[in-house]
Amino acid sequence: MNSMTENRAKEHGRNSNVAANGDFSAHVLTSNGELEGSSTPKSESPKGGFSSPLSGEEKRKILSESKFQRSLKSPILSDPSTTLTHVGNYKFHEVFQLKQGRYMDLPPSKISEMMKSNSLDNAPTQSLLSVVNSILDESVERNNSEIPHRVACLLRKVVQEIERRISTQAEHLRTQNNLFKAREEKYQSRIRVLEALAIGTNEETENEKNNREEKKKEEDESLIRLTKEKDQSNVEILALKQELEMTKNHCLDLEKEAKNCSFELEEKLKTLEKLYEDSKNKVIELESFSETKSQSWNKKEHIYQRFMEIQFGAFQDLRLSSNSIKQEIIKAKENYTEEINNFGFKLKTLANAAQNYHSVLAENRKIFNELQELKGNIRVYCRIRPFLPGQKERKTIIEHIDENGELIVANPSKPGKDGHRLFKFNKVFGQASTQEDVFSDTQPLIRSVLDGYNVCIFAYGQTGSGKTYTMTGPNASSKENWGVNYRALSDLFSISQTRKSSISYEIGVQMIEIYNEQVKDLLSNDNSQKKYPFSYSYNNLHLVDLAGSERVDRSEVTGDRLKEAQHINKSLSALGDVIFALAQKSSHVPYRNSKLTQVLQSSLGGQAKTLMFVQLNPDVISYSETMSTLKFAERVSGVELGAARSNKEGRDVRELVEQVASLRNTIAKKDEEIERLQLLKVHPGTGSLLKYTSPSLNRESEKNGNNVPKKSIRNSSSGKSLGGLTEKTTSSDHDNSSDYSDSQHSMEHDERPQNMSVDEHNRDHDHGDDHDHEDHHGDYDERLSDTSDNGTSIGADTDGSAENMVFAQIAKSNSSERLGRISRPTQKSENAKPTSPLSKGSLKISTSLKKTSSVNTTPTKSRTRQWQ
Ligand SMILES: Nc1ncnc2c1ncn2[C@@H]1O[C@H](COP(=O)(O)OP(=O)(O)OP(=O)(O)O)[C@@H](O)[C@H]1O
Repeated sequence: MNSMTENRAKEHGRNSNVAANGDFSAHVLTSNGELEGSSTPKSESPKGGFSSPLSGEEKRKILSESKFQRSLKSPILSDPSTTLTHVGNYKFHEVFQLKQGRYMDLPPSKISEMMKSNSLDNAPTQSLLSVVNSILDESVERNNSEIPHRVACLLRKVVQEIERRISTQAEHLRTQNNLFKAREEKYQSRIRVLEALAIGTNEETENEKNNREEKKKEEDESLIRLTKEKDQSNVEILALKQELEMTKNHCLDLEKEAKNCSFELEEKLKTLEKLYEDSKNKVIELESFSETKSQSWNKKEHIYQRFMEIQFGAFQDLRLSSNSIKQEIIKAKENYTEEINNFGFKLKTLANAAQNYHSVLAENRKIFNELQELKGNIRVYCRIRPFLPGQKERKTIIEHIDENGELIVANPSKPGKDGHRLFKFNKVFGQASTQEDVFSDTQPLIRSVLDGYNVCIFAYGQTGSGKTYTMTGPNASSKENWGVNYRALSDLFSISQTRKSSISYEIGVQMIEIYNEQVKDLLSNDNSQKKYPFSYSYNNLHLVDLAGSERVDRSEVTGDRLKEAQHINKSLSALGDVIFALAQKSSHVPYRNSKLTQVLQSSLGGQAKTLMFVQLNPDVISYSETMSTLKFAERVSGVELGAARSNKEGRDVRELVEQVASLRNTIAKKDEEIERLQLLKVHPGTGSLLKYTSPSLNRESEKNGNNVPKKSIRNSSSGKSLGGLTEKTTSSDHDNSSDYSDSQHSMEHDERPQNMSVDEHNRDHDHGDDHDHEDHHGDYDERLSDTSDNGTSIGADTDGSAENMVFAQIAKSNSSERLGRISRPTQKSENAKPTSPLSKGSLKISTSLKKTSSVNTTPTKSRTRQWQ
């Protein structure tokens, strides 16, 4: 019993750490929670091995100790530090309680020491639990739930120890419970024995009885006390049971937790092992990589060394070549100096050449103009209007357009080739042609104004065929849309700007309108019909936008509109007639039939360059109108007026003509004188002058081959009179004059004062004529020069040979005193007749049935000099 108790005490002491003072006490709990008994070696009963019942004081002490032990065991309630102060021989705290630092940071040796079975065996459970708690706390604190392997091992060991102890304690409690039960039975039997003894000793003495009663009383009291204590013990056992249950649960939780922890730890261990494996592999890889790297670096080092060697070699080469380059540079410098000298020399030559450039330029211009002249005077460009928006489905009559100016039109009522008609013009612009395309072919003509030519450009075509589009453009706001008018002016202005350093141009613009045969100045503020302000020495560019070419009977209008249409028709018919006459090389060109032809006379007369835009509407419904337009254009394109002449040439010729005229007068006078002398010789004594012979008569005589002045100059080819001193213009000749009035300007020579020369007479006559019509025309010089009905004209049909003859006469004669008196210029036109109107070089006419822009450019003296 003693040894058993000792063992139990030892066990208990190991568990509770309260056996250090040798006053060992054991507490046995019955299964129902009652305290069965307690024994100590000192109080063991001598009888039958049963110990005497413990005094109340002793029991309370044992109970209080038991409570204390339980409180020490409880990891929740106990304070490990206080507990450890009671542990005698073992300084567990030194092993398990860290004063500072963490378990995780403990060295493996320390942990191994802690894990020694002896240490764990001796360590109080509370310490072990606190170790577990601390490790778990640390793990929780660290947040990564990672527990180092060694700590995990320690934890496992500690948990195992705790498990072992818990199971031992449970076993111990079961044994104690049995012990308590056995003791209780023992006490019961003692009580029963004592009761039997009490009954059996009734006959004993009263003292004994009393003693026994006292004893019994005491025993009863003791029984009562014991019962009370038993009740108390039962309560405590119950509490202990509950506590045990709680501890059990707690242990189970801990067990679970420990299991989880160990599972996690195992997992982590595995992961760590894997990581370790990976790290190992990586280390191997890194090692091999570093090996490769080091090899490559070695290689690079080798290459670098090699490169350095090559560089060094190259550097040596460079040094050599630098020296040789230096030498070359010195040489090049010498060459350069030499070349600079040569260059200077060449530059001088170039400067000289540049000085000749202007003369070459002038020469080129001359050649260009000659080329233009060779092409003929009236050029015809045909432009086909595209279908307007909404007309896309319309059928076109345009079959073919050729780059060479050929145009084939298809008759919609005659399918097949029979219905095709070919026209040929200088140029045909298709529907896709732009304003720029059109202008690029027109520009050279416009520029020739600056070279001293008169230029006339007009657009002809039926209403809506695009005349205004071509001449003005649909919208002036966009340069792209600009028509010929804007582009021409812009071009002239820009050229005058470019040349301003060498030539100064004076440019004026005039706009007139011919409406119902009345000329109207559109730029005049007071709406009065002004004279053309230019003297008329200007070169002129006429830009004409004609009215629609369709016939009046088709337009079916009445009243004012009818009148207007009739005028238009009349003008266009007159234009057609003039052109027809020119094409036929007719001796009579009816310029005077309309204002239009009158004002365009200079442009159509052979001295100006003329361009006609024939505008076409491609729509099938306009076929007949288009055909008549095309036929008209065809006739115009057939007109060959001969070479155009610049005003400068005109002036030269005019001067020559004046000289020739003067010469003629002299010759005529001489002839007259000879005739008079001859008459005097034949009829001596008459002593009077012959009556002045009328030019008409003279002409008749001329026609009959009689009375031709012997010394008159004749055109060798035509046989017509060049002198024409006595020639009189017939009434039909008036039609050919450029006189814009409807009145006749002829004057019989017999109306001329005897002492007035023919030319003087003509001039006066012309002046008078102009006065009559200056409101419309106002060009006095023009009157003078254009009057062809005075019989004073020479050289109107003078060809080169005749001119040569005249020039020869001029050279011989000294008739300069007559210069300026005859102002009619010569004309080289083949079809021009002696009586045809001649335009003065400086003539400028601006006209249009609708609107006409007229641009005049006057070269300055310097420019004039350049031309000369
Ligand atoms: N080449 C073209 N490209 C585009 N549209 C054009 C072209 N030619 C003419 N048109 C258009 O056709 C229409 C008639 O043109 P425009 O007024 O110029 O004709 P027109 O012959 O001057 O007529 P009118 O005799 O009545 O003055 C206008 O709307 C014009 O914009």
